[in-house]
Amino acid sequence: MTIEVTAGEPRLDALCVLAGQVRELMDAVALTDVGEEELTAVTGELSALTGRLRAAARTTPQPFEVAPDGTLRHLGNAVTGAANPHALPLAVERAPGGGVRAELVFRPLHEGPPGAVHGGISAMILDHLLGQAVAAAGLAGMTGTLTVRYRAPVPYGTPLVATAEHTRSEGRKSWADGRIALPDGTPLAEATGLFVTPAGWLQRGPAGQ
Ligand SMILES: CCCCCCCC/C=C\CCCCCCCC(=O)SCCNC(=O)CCNC(=O)[C@H](O)C(C)(C)COP(=O)(O)OP(=O)(O)OC[C@H]1O[C@@H](n2cnc3c(N)ncnc32)[C@H](O)[C@@H]1OP(=O)(O)O
Repeated sequence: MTIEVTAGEPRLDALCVLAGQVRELMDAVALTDVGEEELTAVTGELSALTGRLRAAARTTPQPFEVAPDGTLRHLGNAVTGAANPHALPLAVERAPGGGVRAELVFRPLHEGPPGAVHGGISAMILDHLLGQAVAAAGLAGMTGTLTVRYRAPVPYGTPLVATAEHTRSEGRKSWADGRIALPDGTPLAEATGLFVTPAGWLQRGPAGQ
């Protein structure tokens, strides 16, 4: 694992704008009702665009980076990465009372049961948020276990709040709790997870230093 100081911000900005456009494309695909002929025509145009992007492709993981403002970011992350079309992207901040929080709105793209968010998508968000709560406590680690209790269907298209906090640590093991809730605090999905700091990180640090 490496942490790089970013260079070439204008290109990264352009990449993030492209990723945002692809998110809009994915939403449009999930909802489109145009006819077969138009679907085939659009598919042809997209195929050409895909070829242009593949003209130069990286073969290494997107690294952790120190952004110009000094914060740590991972633009390729599937949950928070602005350059990853798969990401919401989730903007995680420190919660006033401790832990971390993020405001989020799921989209039809995240559908599981008709009209609700797929349970695996909720688990992915909780996994990341719990991991970030542990990291915020200075104990970054890899997910060892994650248990989710689905209390009520998670709706898409409506503002929700996700929160998480580090609860305890024993050696290299740390636990965190979190939840996705309605703005009034009603929990919809709750999670508890164990995160293990790999021994190598303690010797070298997560940056491999
Ligand atoms: C990515 C973080 C980067 C951080 C950088 C800093 C910036 C932070 C910013 C932003 C935070 C981002 C937050 C991200 C959140 C999402 C994270 C994910 O989705 S991670 C992907 C899914 N998880 C895996 O792929 C793990 C795969 N497994 C492994 O790599 C290893 O198994 C690992 C590291 C979990 C443990 O390996 P060992 O060799 O270090 O551990 P051993 O020595 O075997 O065990 C240590 C203790 O932990 C227990 N343990 C280990 N694994 C366990 C498990 N799966 N379940 C329960 N206990 C486990 C053992 O029983 C032992 O406990 P005893 O000391 O004996 O009490």
